[in-house]
Amino acid sequence: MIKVDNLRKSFGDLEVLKDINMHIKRKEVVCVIGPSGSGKSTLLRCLNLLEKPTAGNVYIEDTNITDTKTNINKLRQELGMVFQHFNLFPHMNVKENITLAPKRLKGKSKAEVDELCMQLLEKVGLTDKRDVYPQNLSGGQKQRVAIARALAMEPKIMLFDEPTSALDPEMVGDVLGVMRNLATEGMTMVVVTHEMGFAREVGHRVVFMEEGYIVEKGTPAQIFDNPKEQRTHDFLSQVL
Ligand SMILES: Nc1ncnc2c1ncn2[C@@H]1O[C@H](COP(=O)(O)OP(=O)(O)OP(=O)(O)O)[C@@H](O)[C@H]1O
Repeated sequence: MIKVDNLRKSFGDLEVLKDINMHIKRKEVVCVIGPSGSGKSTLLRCLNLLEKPTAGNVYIEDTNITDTKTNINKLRQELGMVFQHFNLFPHMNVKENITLAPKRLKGKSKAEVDELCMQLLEKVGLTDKRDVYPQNLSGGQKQRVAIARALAMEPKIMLFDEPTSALDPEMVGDVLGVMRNLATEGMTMVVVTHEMGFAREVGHRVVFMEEGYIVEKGTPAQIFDNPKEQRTHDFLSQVL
């Protein structure tokens, strides 16, 4: 479903991604872990062209998205993205935040959009917040709205960039719970995360990155219980 071939990304002289190769299958949940600055977010951002790779190719299904002819709007519709800092529109209520893009992009009727909005709010456990503005939501609620907004596009793949890092600890579980449900429903997901419990329990595969390289990838059991590389072992002993 996603194939990353010899991907490189530099910012000026700083080479942030160095020869990344990955293959993500449909319905797979891949968790990307690693120290701060190792290139995890940049990798994720290259998957939907928020960053343009310096070299290499990224295929989504059979389309090489690094091709200059890629329709970026269509690509972003297929790849829902959830950021660390929610990025909700402050002047729009929850419903407006969620329904803005599908209305614009898909031309659904108002009734269909309303129905979709309520279904999505149910999925993220926020049916009572439909008319509330972001400033009156907790961080965890904002993040769940952000997930609903991404799902409104009916994406084939969801990309999560440290979705719980900015949250108070008591909010983390609700957001991870929504993500866990999505995984159970068979959503293909790439999750950059510092939540090792989530990576171990929900991830089908775990990718450990350091200094722009994929050091090791494998099942959660392989990575967490029996890492092959000393660097993976050292990282995990620090964070666990
Ligand atoms: N737009 C940019 N311009 C210049 N340097 C950048 C840019 N984006 C990222 N970098 C640099 O690329 C490196 C990797 O950053 P990235 O955010 O991908 O790491 P990360 O593993 O996601 O880190 P964290 O866990 O702290 O979010 C860092 O050194 C960062 O400063």
